[in-house]
Amino acid sequence: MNWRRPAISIWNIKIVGIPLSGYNFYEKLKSWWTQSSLCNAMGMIRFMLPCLFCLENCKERDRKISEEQSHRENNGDDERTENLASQSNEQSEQCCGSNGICSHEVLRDGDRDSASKVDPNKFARKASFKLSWWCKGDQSDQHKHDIVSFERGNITTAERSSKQISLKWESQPQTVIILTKPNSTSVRILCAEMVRWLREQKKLDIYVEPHVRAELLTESSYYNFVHTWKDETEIMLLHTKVDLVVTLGGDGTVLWAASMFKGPVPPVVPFSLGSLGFMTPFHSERYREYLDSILKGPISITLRHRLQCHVIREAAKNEYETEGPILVLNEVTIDRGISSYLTNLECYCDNSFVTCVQGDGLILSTTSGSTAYSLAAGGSMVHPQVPGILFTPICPHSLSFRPLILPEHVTLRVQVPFNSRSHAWASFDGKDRKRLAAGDALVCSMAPWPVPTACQVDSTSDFLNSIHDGLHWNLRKTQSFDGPRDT
Ligand SMILES: NC(=O)c1ccc[n+]([C@@H]2O[C@H](COP(=O)([O-])OP(=O)(O)OC[C@H]3O[C@@H](n4cnc5c(N)ncnc54)[C@H](O)[C@@H]3O)[C@@H](O)[C@H]2O)c1
Ligand SMILES: Nc1ncnc2c1ncn2[C@@H]1O[C@H](COP(=O)(O)OP(=O)(O)OP(=O)(O)O)[C@@H](O)[C@H]1O
Repeated sequence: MNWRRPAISIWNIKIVGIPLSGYNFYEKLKSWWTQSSLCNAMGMIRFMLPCLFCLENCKERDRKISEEQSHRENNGDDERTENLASQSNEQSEQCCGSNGICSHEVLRDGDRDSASKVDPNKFARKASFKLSWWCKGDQSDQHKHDIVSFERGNITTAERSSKQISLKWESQPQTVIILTKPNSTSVRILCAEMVRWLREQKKLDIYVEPHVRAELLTESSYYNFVHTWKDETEIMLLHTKVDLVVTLGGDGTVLWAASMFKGPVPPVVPFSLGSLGFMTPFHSERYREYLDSILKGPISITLRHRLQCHVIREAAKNEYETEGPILVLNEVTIDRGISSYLTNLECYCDNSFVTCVQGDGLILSTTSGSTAYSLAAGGSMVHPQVPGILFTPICPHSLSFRPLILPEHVTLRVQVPFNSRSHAWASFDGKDRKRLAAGDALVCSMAPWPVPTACQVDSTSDFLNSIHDGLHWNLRKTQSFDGPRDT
């Protein structure tokens, strides 16, 4: 007789009702597989993954059959069980195919020779690429979707493995835009050198800002091939032409680059030419080596979420009508500006009242911005790949106003009440100050267009390196061995 796990509610996750024999076999195989040194061998991956996924499927089938059996024990319904078993075998074959891989559960992009399927005419101007999840220690692209399913009341989530997003070019990148920190001699020299190298060695089309093109041309008429744009309309179309954005400067230049793209953003390669650099992991001295490997791909990518902000004027009749959304990569700050009074900001999260900010102001930050102003105001540092919104007060005049981190899907509304003593001021990534009068509000939610930045190593290593190098985070001399000890 098969022993079953108890179906108590707290345990009712994923494994209820699976006959122990089948379950144990599956678990043993899985644990042998995880511990096996062969786990990394590609041949074994090809062999084992289909087996594991097939076993997942068989486990579900077993569960259905055993549920049906217990039902039959109660009802004496033999025929239906047989039908179910044969149905389930058929389904399994349809669903898993001959190799046992369930197409609705598994991302199979990695197996395809996608480059061969690309129509070269279709991608004449803009290089196509694909993003896929990259699990730690496993270079194959074959992974389960990140899903939560509610099958028959049992809750399951996808495996919790460390995932790195990887970008693979499906056709060769052809156009690069180089954005530079202004008024810097070292940046100007590097820019001219890089433009020449990208043109001569990589045969790329290059865009720069109008004033940079003018600077290059005063140096030499050689740079005549460099493209630029004339007006806002052309800037709005840049994302359709540009394969890669290179920034030469500090974090401010990355913010500047992000602000140029009001919609989708091409992958950004940030070279460090500033004093700090939390988002600029590439050393400019080795630009040839880095760009060479980035143009070949694959690239590890951090998808940095942005916030979209709308200022809603009390005077405007319809919401969102007067001012378009402003996208921020770091944060939107609502503060007291030049006023010497405390702010009085009413905050709502999806229409629920959160709190009233009485102090110097409030920062609504992305996780990328968590190491910037929000950090200075006492907020946590958060890995940039975490999709949350930080709610950080600035000098609150209360003892218990701790910073919050809210989920990515919420909409926040910060309202200046009619009885406020003064105006408030909103600024976006430290720029574009806008006055908020009594009755005005700022509405903020996660934008659908993240900023993909190339990693030097991977998202986590780059983040940890940036807080170690930039902030000397938790740097302390190690205590000597020579001293008191537990006996
Ligand atoms: N008290 C503060 O810490 C404070 C005050 C105002 C603005 N700021 C930050 O400055 C940002 C604007 O940067 P800027 O370069 O245009 O102005 P800036 O030239 O005044 O530089 C501000 C500093 O913030 C750093 N910085 C920017 N983004 C960062 C990030 N994501 N993580 C860690 N550090 C970061 C920059 O490297 C720079 O050293 C704003 O978005 C805001 O976050 C911080
Ligand atoms: N292409 C650009 N056009 C106009 N302003 C820019 C451009 N690139 C950067 N900036 C602005 O110049 C300022 C300084 O840039 P950035 O932070 O990159 O250099 P930095 O101050 O030397 O770096 P760090 O802050 O690390 O010392 C920022 O406020 C940024 O918004």
